[in-house]
Amino acid sequence: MSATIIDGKAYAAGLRARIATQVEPFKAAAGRAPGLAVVLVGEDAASSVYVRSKGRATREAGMESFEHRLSADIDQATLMALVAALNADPAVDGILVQLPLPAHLDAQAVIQAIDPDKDVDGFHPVNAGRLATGLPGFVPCTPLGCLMLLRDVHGTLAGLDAVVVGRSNIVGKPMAQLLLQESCTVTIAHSRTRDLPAKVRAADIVVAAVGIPKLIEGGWIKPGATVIDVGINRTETGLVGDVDFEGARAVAGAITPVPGGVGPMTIAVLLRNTLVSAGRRMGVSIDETLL
Ligand SMILES: Nc1nc2c(c(=O)[nH]1)N[C@@H](CN(C=O)c1ccc(C(=O)N[C@@H](CCC(=O)O)C(=O)O)cc1)CN2
Repeated sequence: MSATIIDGKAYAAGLRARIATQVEPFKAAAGRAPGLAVVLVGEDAASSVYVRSKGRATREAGMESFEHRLSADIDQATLMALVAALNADPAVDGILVQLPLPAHLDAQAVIQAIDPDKDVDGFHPVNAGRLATGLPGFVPCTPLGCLMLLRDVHGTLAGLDAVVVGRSNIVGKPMAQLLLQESCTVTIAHSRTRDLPAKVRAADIVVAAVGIPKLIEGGWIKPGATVIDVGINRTETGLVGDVDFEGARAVAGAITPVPGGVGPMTIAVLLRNTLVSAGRRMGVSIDETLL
C-alpha cells in the first residue's frame, strides 16, 4: 500500500480563495479592508521569508498588510510600545510578532502584551484558556491548519486514537486540545515518553511536531494511519520533516509531505483568523463554515 499524499499547498490555495470572496463583502459593509500587522525583529533568513510571504498573501486576499521591520538590537520597551500602538490602532484587526525573537527579548511578555482580541496567532494565554475551555477565541494557525487537513481526510474524527509528538505551546498543546474537542482519544508524547514507537503504533492519527529530522520511522506507523508532519528541518540534504516520509508512506493511509503539506496551511489560516477578527471587531457577519 502507498499512502495518499495530502496536498496542503492545494488545500491552502482553496482556503485563501474562499477567504478572498468574503473580503469584498466585508469591505462594503465596514468601509475598510481587514488589517494585519506583522512585526519582524532582526534578519533571520527563514523568518524574513515567512514575513514576506505573509505580506504578499494578505494583499492577494484583498486585505491590508502593515509590516514593521525592527533592528535585531531593539530593546524590550520599544517593542512593547509598538505592540501597544498596534493594539490601539483601529485599522489593525490582527497582530503577529514573528517568532523566534532574538534571545535578549522576552517573547512571552510580548505575546502577553498583545490584545487577545487581535491575537490572530492564538498564542496569548487568554486564547489558550479559551481553547482549553471551548470558548470562542483564536486558535494557533499551524494546529488549526492540521485539523482542517485531518477533517478533509476523515470527515469525522470522533473515537479515533491520536498521538501528538511534541508539547510546545504553539503546536503540540493546542493540537491536542483541538483533537480532544473532535472526540479523539489523545496521547501527548514528548522527549521523556517511554516507548515512543509503541505509542505511535497504537494511533490512527499521528501529528509529529517535535523538530527532530525523521524521528518517526515507517515501521512505527499503524497500517492505514494518517500522518501529519509539522516538522520543517533544514538539513544538508534539504528540507525534511519529523517523519521518515519514504518509510511512512509505504504503511500509512495518508501523509503530508514536507514541503507542501502543513507549512502552506499556516499562512492561509492566519488570513482566516484575521478576517474572523475583523468581522468580530466591526460587527460584520463572516461565514466561518466556509473557512
Ligand atoms: N508568530 C509566529 N511565528 C512563527 C509561526 C507562527 O505561526 N507565528 N510559525 C513558524 C513559521 N511560519 C510562519 O510564521 C511558517 C513556517 C513554514 C511555512 C511554509 O509554508 N513552509 C513551506 C516550506 C518553506 C521553506 O522552504 O522554508 C512548506 O512547508 O511547504 C509557512 C510559515 C515559526 N514562527
